[in-house]
Amino acid sequence: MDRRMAVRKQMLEEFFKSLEGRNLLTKQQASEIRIKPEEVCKHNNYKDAWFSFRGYVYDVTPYNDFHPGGLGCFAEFFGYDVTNAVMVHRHVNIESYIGKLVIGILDGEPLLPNSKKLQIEKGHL
Ligand code: HEM
Repeated sequence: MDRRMAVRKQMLEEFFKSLEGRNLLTKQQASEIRIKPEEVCKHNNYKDAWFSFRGYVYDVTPYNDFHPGGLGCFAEFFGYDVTNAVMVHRHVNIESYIGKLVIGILDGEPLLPNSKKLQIEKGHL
């Protein structure tokens, strides 16, 4: 394993460790909690960051400091849907990173940030 991979693996382990003791939901429990896209939008900052992804809602706040791509693009999606945006890293199984952070099911059409909408629709992200 090269150094870059080793650092990423370590970061992921630290992230999972940081979740220990937290009150997390299973996907099945989360499936019973419906959250409107407009509600997701309200959680759009570093200290309170939600994403929707493939019909589920995630509170990714604990993952913020562990995203290997940094906050840049990641933070632009706070409060919005990342289903298409995460195509930027096809080899990454997103669910295996943020799966534990699921908090509900998306009750409505996924929303995109205006700044990214056109790019994503055109497949440029
Ligand atoms: C939804 C949760 C997300 C997860 C779990 C996630 C996970 C990851 C992982 C594991 C990497 C490292 C890839 C590698 O090892 O090669 C990465 C890199 C990166 N991510 Fe994300 N990501 C997420 C969302 C996003 C979003 C919304 C964007 C913005 C479009 C983004 C942009 C990037 C960029 C620019 C990189 C650096 C390029 C790279 O190394 O592939 N990520 N992300």
